[in-house]
Amino acid sequence: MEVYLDNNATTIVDPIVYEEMRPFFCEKYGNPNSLHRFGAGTHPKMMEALDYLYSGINASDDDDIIIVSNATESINTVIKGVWIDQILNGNKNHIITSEVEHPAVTATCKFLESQGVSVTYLPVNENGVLEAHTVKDFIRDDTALVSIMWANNETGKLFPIKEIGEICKEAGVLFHSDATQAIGKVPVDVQEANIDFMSFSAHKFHGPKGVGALYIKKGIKITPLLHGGEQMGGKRAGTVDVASMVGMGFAMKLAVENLEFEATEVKRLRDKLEAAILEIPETVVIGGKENRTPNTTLISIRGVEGESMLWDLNQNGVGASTGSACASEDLEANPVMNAFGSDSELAHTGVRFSLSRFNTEEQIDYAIDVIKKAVTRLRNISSSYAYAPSSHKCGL
Ligand SMILES: Cc1ncc(COP(=O)(O)O)c(CN[C@@H](CS)C(=O)O)c1O
Repeated sequence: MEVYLDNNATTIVDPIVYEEMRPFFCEKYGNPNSLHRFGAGTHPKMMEALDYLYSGINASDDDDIIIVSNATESINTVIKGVWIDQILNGNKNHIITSEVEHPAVTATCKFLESQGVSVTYLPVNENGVLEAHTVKDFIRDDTALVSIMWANNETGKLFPIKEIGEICKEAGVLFHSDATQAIGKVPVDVQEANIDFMSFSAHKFHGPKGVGALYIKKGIKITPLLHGGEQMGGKRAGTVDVASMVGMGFAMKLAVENLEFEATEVKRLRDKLEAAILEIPETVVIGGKENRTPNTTLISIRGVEGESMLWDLNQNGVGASTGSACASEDLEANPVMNAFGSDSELAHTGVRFSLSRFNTEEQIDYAIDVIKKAVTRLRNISSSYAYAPSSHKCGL
């Protein structure tokens, strides 16, 4: 049996989405910017896709949603656009983000630091969540942007976006949220959250890889990352991937329709998997169980290297990860777990399981059996692990 439990890395394209995309490869293949019928033939479904995207995040008609290649491009567009407009050509020189953002945010901020920008990386609490008041404590007169993720990709922890939005609005500071791991898992309402910019990727909610979006609140201008065409009103040059845009729109429609299923059935299967793993001695959910996306659990299994666990699971058909896929190559301690203050040994033992609406009870039952056998096998061959009941307190 094969069980895919790495949906925070990427998801299967919903077959319904795939069918919506198919006509735009060999039938309606015109360039949407062409004036002839071949180009105009793409417009109805593109407009429908935009409608689904706008309603999916409760954007108002006067807001902008720019189609980009992925969340990484969306995030770079915001951070570098604000840098150009507010810092290079303005009187600001400070950006606030958090220690547990995705590298698309932290690496871009590190680049800006190399260009002389001051960046504050806010710490998270023992549960891996940023407390809204810390944003207020660090906003300065020269703060150009606050960028905080809606949900963490490794722990699933949800951040106080509404409160942070209110703080930024009151301070007159632009607020960006990376909602890549929130769309399709929890309700996302940009108007309620007082958000100025928001980023997401379609392949996180059963849409195609290689397409994402940047939400820009009405009235906000930002220098584009890409120049050289009038697509997206000049806000993102380059011919639009029509099939992917249509796919992302329809995936958003289905994601919103399935939020209740995520909150009930997907959560039930996640909780079942998690509870079974926690029956194993010296295991702990990193960040705790509260206030999370319904599909994610990051579990530390003392005495079992994360990479060894992944190899063993993979040999038995189960796909998971030790944290974000983009960091899976390096054997460094998990930065998110480090941010929690976990000890270095623990920071190498995290395994992330992230489910989707396509997982079944039978798959979870099989995965539980495989995981328990893998832990026993790996602990038995471990030179450093010896179960001592007195050390059962598996704190961070
Ligand atoms: C919060 C967050 N923000 C941005 C990205 C980047 O998405 P792209 O479509 O690759 O551009 C991701 C993708 N995180 C995957 C791959 S690293 C994970 O395994 O956690 C993310 O989780």
